[in-house]
Amino acid sequence: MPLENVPVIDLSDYYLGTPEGKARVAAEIGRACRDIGFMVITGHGVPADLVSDTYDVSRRFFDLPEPLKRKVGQPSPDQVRGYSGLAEEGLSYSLDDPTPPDLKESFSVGPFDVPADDPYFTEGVAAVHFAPNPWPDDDLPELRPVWQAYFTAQEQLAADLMRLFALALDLPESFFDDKIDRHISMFRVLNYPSQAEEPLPGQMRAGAHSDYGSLTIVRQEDRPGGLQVRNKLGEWVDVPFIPGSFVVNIGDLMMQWTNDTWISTMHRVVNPPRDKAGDSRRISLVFFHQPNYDAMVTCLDSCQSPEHPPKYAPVSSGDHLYMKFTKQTAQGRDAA
Ligand SMILES: O=C(O)CCC(=O)C(=O)O
Ligand SMILES: [Fe+2]
Repeated sequence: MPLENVPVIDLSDYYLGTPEGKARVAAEIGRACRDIGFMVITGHGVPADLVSDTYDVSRRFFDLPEPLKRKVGQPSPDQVRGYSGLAEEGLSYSLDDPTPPDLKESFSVGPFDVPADDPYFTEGVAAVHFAPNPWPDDDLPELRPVWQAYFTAQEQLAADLMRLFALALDLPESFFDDKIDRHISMFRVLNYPSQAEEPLPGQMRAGAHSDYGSLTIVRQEDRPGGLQVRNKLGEWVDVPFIPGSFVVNIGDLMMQWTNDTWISTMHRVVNPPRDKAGDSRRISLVFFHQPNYDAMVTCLDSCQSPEHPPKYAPVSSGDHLYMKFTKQTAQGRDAA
């Protein structure tokens, strides 16, 4: 019987470091990735203070007057950086049946402190993946150091999860290490405001979509109108809220890497019920992990056999991401 709900997995045994402990956690993760593509993790070691500081400073950012937020607006459509305003994008645009734009605003940053004298980070296709970040240093100087510390903690957690993924896939624990050591991940904070007015038909906080990359780590708040996942039976199920936990899901790249053995699951953020909508603001902290732009996504040995040959041609992480974004933008233009 596949899991129909999102399981809660305690990582503590992995961090104990014994082979048995690691294998136990890896087995649970493997099952979650095969069955539902989502899990809630506890025992992850990310300090609670760092999370609450990130929430505090993020809330203050979204409370700034609109013109100040626009000062750090998205620099160009091909760079996912900076501030994007309410209902300016729709996650369901990447599907064939897009809905009206999402009732959220966001602020996104990519890798920082990138070496300026190393062509790997600056030349050719690298330039877009390592685009500079606009920071609100004039109006909210506290944000940058806190966000950078959060990004660094998430990068470490993602690396640990990739090690667990390797074990779950019968690969050496370090298999992914050199494929993610110059990753092109993105940290994005989402502000879903209270909804004084009723949304348009079909409009949501975040329309149904799957994520693009290797894995996503979400810190969510326990507020009306939250995250739902579509299970293998086609039912939308709520992701449980466990204080202090993170929600982790795999993205399309990981699904492709595993020859569709693991699933990148559709999810969405629903609107609050009308009687609670007036006080339903929700902020989530989302870390989209994406391997090095030149890491090749080639069907893993443990995910193929003569009966199950590779379904996809090898593709680099950077090209895979680029193709996902162009689809999203093109659909968005058609829908607008
Ligand atoms: O806000 C959330 O809980 C999840 C958002 C999400 O799925 C996304 O931005 O990809
Ligand atoms: Fe998502």
